[in-house]
Amino acid sequence: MSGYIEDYEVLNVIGTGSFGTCYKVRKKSNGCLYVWKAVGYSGLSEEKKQLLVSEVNLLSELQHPNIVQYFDRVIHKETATLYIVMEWCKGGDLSTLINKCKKSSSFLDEGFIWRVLYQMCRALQACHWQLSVTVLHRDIKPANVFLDGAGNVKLGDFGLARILHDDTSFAQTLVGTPYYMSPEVIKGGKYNNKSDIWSLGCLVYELCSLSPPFMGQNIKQLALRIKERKFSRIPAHYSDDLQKIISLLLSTDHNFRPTTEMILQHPLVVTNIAQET
Ligand SMILES: CN(C)CCCNS(=O)(=O)c1cccc(Nc2nc(OCC3CCCCC3)c3[nH]cnc3n2)c1
Repeated sequence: MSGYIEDYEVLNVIGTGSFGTCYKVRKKSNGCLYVWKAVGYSGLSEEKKQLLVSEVNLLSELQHPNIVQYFDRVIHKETATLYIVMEWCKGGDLSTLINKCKKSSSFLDEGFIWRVLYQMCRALQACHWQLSVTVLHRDIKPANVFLDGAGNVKLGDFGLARILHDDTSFAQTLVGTPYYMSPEVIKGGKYNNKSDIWSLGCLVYELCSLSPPFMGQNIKQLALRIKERKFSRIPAHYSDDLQKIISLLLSTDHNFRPTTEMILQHPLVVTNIAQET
């Protein structure tokens, strides 16, 4: 389905994401709020343009309560811009939430963190196993995880960045600091579904500790810390169960890292989520 630029009223710019400028917009026909992510395609080769179209088509296949919903695309030929229309998540992103906790010297509730873990696993399960092709997210981080108005957790910003940037190797990730980079990718290995699981482990750790598990003064030191896999326990007020599940997600050998199904059925998750819901 392709809409028209006139169908939407642009309210304001909300920032620049991994692949373009983001706007808050309102659809005139229903008054609903959406996010418009503008992707300039003039500099793309025909092959990359085709890749972008197929990736956006794949996005439209991804319909899941824990994935930011893709609604429409608007191709504006005059400016060679593709506008990807997505669900507006009223609760904002986890990066903002973490920064608010830091500023107020407070911590996130353990129950909320278990819900994020569970719902992110459901989102990754849909990407990894329920689509016609396996979609790896490749950029799981607090700024790409959103909350809707009902407290549901939503994974956003799928691999479009991979198409729009020339290189997907470790070098490409220098766009932002690759805190969540997995050991296998640092060693030049293939990014795989278990690399998303490592990043999820880093995300859950950061929700507890308000900092990533591995940090460094430079990329080299960060890579060393990740390979060494030494990280301090999450703050003492969080349970041993939560510490154990994070440690499992951060298994150095990706073969020992659980799949999304294994996490969702893990006794530590089942007991702690049961208490939540
Ligand atoms: C950490 N900061 C960069 C971001 C702060 C966030 N503030 S904000 O942007 O005004 C704000 C406040 C409340 C709700 C929402 N909802 C929302 N935001 C998205 O993306 C944010 C955008 C991503 C790229 C970088 C710029 C910010 C969505 N994408 C799909 N659905 C979305 N819903 C946004």
